[in-house]
Amino acid sequence: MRSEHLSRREGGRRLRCLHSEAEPGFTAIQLLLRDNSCPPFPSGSVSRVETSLLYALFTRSYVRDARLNFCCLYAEFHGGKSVGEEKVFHSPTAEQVTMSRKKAMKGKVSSKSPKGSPSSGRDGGRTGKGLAAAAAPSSGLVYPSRPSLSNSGEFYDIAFKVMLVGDSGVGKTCLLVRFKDGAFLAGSFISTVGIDFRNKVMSIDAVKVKLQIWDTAGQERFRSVTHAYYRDANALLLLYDVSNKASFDNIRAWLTEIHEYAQQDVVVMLLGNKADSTHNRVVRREEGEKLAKEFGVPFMETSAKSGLNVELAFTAVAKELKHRTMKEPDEPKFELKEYLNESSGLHGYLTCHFLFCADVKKVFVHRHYRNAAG
Ligand SMILES: Nc1nc2c(ncn2[C@@H]2O[C@H](COP(=O)(O)OP(=O)(O)OP(=O)(O)O)[C@@H](O)[C@H]2O)c(=O)[nH]1
Repeated sequence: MRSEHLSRREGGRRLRCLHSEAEPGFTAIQLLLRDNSCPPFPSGSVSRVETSLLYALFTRSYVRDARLNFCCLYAEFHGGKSVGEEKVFHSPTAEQVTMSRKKAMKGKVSSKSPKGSPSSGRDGGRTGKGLAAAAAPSSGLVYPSRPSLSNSGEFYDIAFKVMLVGDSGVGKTCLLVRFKDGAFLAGSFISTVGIDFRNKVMSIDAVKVKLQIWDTAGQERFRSVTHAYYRDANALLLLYDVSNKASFDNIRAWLTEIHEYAQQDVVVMLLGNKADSTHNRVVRREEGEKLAKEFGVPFMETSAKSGLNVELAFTAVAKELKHRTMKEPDEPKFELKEYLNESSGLHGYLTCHFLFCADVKKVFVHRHYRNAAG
């Protein structure tokens, strides 16, 4: 039997996490705010996955929104209940979880640290890479009959779910933050816990396309959590780090995993991130191109630090998804090549419009091209 009692003061709040394992499968966690407004979970009601996420939340100082994540976890696995002050939704969608968080951020728990919520990414000091939402995977595409309002207050016509995957430390969170906020998160590296998402509405050919971008934890121990989210993804951005050979070598395993868990027609793009790391580079661009060509996936080198190709990667994915979905019979075919030719700063080999074919267990490339600069 193992039992741990942790307590700490953080942001003026008293938090206590009680983690005990009397027997496999049994865990009780208690997370108390100073006003004791968040009641403990009933013993035995928390699964081991939930426990590991929540426990990681606590022990890694992701406490600012710990109570809310707690509620979200509870809502997902136990049908939705009101916990403490937080009203959580029945079987919450990803949107609802974010709304729930935003409400909480306005409340007393998070008002002291409005930028510190997991859903808003890390704060400037990188003290809270608390990406540990546990919303039920939402359906992939959203086809509103009229423009819908995203939780950021922007209208959109169509929505897609994009996932960032790859080894831990390759720069997934930084890439997302660069795209969403135009900033680079420098400083000490804090691994993502679990999974979270952020939305960005882009204007693609006068259509408002909302990308719901899910940032996954690269660490092996969270793999079972992230697998559940693959099946609804419309696109996957698979990252490796050009200064980390192992992350490149693991791409084959990632593609196998994607093949196993994702939809057959999922858009996959391979990104060699940290292209700015010229001195530490161990994976040449040509190697990335070759691997991408072998698997028939688009490839680019990116840098969350400099911003190289970050906007382009997401825009290309949004355009591909939008054209696949909304192409009119008389509308000219979307040519990724032309689009990219017009874009500057492109490095690498690109293919587009490919399918994972479950029948023959291989990738079909419908068309591809090599960038003139490559
Ligand atoms: N030089 C350079 N460093 C980067 C870049 N992108 C990320 N980093 C750094 O790499 C480290 C890891 O970045 P993260 O975005 O946290 O990595 P991650 O893939 O989200 O890692 P997990 O959450 O564990 O899956 C951080 O120290 C970043 O500052 C980049 O483009 N260039």
